[in-house]
Amino acid sequence: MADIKEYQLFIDGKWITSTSGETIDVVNPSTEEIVARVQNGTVEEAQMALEAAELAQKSWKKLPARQRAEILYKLVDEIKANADALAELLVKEQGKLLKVAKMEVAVTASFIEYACEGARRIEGDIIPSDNPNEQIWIQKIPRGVVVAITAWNFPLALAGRKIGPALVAGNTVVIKPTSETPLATLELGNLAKKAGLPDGVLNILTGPGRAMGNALVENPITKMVTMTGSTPVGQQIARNAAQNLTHVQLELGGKAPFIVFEDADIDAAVDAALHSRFDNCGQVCTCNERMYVHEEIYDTFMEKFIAKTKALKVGDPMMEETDMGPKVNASELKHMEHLVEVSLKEGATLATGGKRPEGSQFEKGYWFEPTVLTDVTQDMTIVHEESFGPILPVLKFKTFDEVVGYANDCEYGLAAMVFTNDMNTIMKCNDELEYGEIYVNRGHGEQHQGFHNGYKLSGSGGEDGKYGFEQYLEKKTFYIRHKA
Ligand SMILES: NC(=O)C1=CN([C@@H]2O[C@H](COP(=O)(O)OP(=O)(O)OC[C@H]3O[C@@H](n4cnc5c(N)ncnc54)[C@H](OP(=O)(O)O)[C@@H]3O)[C@@H](O)[C@H]2O)C=CC1
Ligand SMILES: O=C(O)[C@@H](O)[C@@H]1OC[C@H](O)[C@H]1O
Repeated sequence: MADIKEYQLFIDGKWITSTSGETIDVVNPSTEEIVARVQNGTVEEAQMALEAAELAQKSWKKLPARQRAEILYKLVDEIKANADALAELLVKEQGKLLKVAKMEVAVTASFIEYACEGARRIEGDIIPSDNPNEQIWIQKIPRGVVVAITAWNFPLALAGRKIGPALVAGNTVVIKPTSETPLATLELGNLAKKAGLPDGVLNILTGPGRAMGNALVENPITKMVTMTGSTPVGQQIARNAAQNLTHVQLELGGKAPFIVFEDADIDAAVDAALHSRFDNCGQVCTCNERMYVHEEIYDTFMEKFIAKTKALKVGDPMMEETDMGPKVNASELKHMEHLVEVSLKEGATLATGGKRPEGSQFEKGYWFEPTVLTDVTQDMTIVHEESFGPILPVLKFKTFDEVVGYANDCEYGLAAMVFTNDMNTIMKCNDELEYGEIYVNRGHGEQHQGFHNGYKLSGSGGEDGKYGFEQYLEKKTFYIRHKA
């Protein structure tokens, strides 16, 4: 077997092997083969990285923001120049389709480009005082050292989404990618060096979140934690950060409702519902997690939707014709099997899918068929528990108030999707749906200039756009009196 690459920790511009002497295997979800190994970093190495970031930030923050952006534009160039290699690494570590991995690399670059465009828009205020001969200045300043913690579904894009604004704002970063999919993020270390990022400005650590993550979050050097992941872990991070009152920004779980009203464009709604559930094997935070179809169009809609679901090609994510790859790991696959089992016990009907696909090519790997459940009722587990995978429960509804009640009957509040051509219905959905992000007559998919903001247990603070950029800035107020 070819030598398995062992990645190191990236601290203060240098690659170092952890003193733990332990490594973590990164497994290919399509084949269960080991792709590479990464360091199981120690608490001491977390301290080293934070101290390097703290020292580097003293000079990094003094650079004009435009100069910081010019260095990050060079990082963007390096990402684009290495797009194919990064995309293939994402396929190997996460199992996403090559075409989706290429999109992820492009999105990573554009997240950072968008942040760079904000370099000349870090604006404060000058406010007249009630006192004579006095002005009030409110200045926007960087927070200091930012710890970024990312999930496994779009690991590189989530890294770019955080590194971009954090560094343009004048902070420095210690990023800990998930142990499931750390490789493409680790490659950013080499690219940052080539781009001329000063040592210590970006540091990349690996190790299990409960140890390495905790150490980073609880350290007083850390002035902000930005995390994307599950709600239980986000809650733990918030608790751990509370001891230093560290600013926390959380992008967490979701259970997006997809509502198809009786006047919807059925074909458009079918296509959007399909992609918003099964893209990236259903592993997108804004995915269509539960679908409500008006009873008048239910039969017509479901005939088309089931046919298209059955036609989805599951298989090798490297192949252009593949529509869906595997789940990311064995425990996620078990979660799919468990959710189907519970749903059937609770009275749902399996309209299609529900198990590992048949065929020798699926004997290894974490494969699961695109699955649709019907005869679902609002009280069932599958309507409330996030699947974050290719399982879609479908319910009928009669009235607007009924479906909005169903949609809001949820502990999450990240995204919702609505199909209708009636402006009155659209405006009422905007008023009454308790979600931070609502897509009307299209499937999911944020834009950088928007605001990716979860209500309830879907997060706090939000990211992207000008409001997300603001998260990485602190404010300082001056009261300046001058002689009359
Ligand atoms: N709102 C959004 O934009 C998104 C939300 N998600 C959500 O993420 C989940 C799937 O991602 P997944 O990676 O499994 O999420 P997890 O919450 O399991 O892990 C997220 C990150 O947190 C780290 N971590 C775990 N425990 C701690 C801790 N105590 N302190 C600090 N860090 C810790 C993990 O490290 P390690 O894995 O190494 O232990 C990982 O890097 C889903 O619920 C999905 O909804 C996913 C993408 C986007
Ligand atoms: O995190 C997610 O699942 C989404 O926000 C996803 O991440 C990066 C892409 O731009 C988004 O679709």
